[in-house]
Amino acid sequence: MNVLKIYEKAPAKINLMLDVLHKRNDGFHEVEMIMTMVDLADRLEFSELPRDTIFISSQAGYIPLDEKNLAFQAARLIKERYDVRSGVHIHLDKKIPVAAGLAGGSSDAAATLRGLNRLWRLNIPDQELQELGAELGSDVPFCITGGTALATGRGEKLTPIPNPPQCWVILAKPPINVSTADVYGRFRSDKIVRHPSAAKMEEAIRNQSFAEVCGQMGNVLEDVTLKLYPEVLHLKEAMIKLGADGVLMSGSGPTVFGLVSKESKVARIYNGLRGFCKEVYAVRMLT
Ligand SMILES: C[C@](O)(CO)[C@H](O)COP(=O)(O)OP(=O)(O)OC[C@H]1O[C@@H](n2ccc(N)nc2=O)[C@H](O)[C@@H]1O
Ligand SMILES: Nc1ncnc2c1ncn2[C@@H]1O[C@H](COP(=O)(O)OP(=O)(O)OP(=O)(O)O)[C@@H](O)[C@H]1O
Repeated sequence: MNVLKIYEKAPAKINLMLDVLHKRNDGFHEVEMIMTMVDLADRLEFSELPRDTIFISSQAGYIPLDEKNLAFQAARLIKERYDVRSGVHIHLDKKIPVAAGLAGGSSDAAATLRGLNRLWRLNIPDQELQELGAELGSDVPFCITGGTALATGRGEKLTPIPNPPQCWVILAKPPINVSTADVYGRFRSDKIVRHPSAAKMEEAIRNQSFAEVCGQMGNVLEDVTLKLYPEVLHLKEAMIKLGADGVLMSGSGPTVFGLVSKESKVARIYNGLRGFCKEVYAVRMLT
């Protein structure tokens, strides 16, 4: 019997700017972020199963393969909501570092919603997939369509904007685990001296000015994570010293990324970071 197999790519996201406006009554924070995707991706393979079950496997030994996996949760949600009685085996080829601030799990969840929509021929429009995704996590709706977007609300209200000018992105993840809930929990808006501007970042992108984009980068969550984990601050300083054009922490951290326009600089920055940080990636912006 021929088993139907389909594939989806789940790219990592970076936050070019992230501002937190205030804490809401539901415990989430109202944010303004501009997010885009980079060419560092997990690959998901979906195969039909004869039994009505969800089975997750992965080459990575360090992620949960049960109902704690966001891909499992996405599959269960779409099955329940659309009353699907078929089973699926999802194989996750993990490339995105875990708990890194790069939305690895969220992108896997989004890829699962897209993949199962195709595998089971459900014809769910993207907007409905995004609404489903919002039930799984704040970054999931953006990961459904990707591209570049302004995200507001708790991150689920999306306005697409053009892609930033193409460049290299160097990502470095220190060997620490950062809890997103903990970082938001410790955030105090009255301590923030300079808020990054979504409007100015959007304008920089619309102007396709790489220098302006670098100038408008900012993430207020750095105020929490850099104090809690000085190694993230050191990584940022090292990347600036090595010559990256714009350097920022992604999401709640701990990954730090540097934007670099000249290819000739990439190897030097990469090798300089590899001297003291094991997880370093040099990739292109996904445009
Ligand atoms: C830091 C970012 O990754 C930036 O893109 C996102 O804002 C967080 O997205 P995420 O990991 O998908 O977050 P979720 O899984 O929805 O939420 C994890 C926890 O982070 C906190 N949280 C998250 C998003 C938000 N706008 N306000 C919050 O306070 C909440 O305590 C929540 O329980
Ligand atoms: N498919 C998955 N891939 C990676 N982690 C997963 C997955 N499913 C569940 N997890 C769990 O989710 C937690 C967060 O992992 P993830 O890589 O999504 O974090 P993140 O990059 O910080 O996300 P975000 O940027 O959205 O906050 C980890 O503790 C991990 O064990």
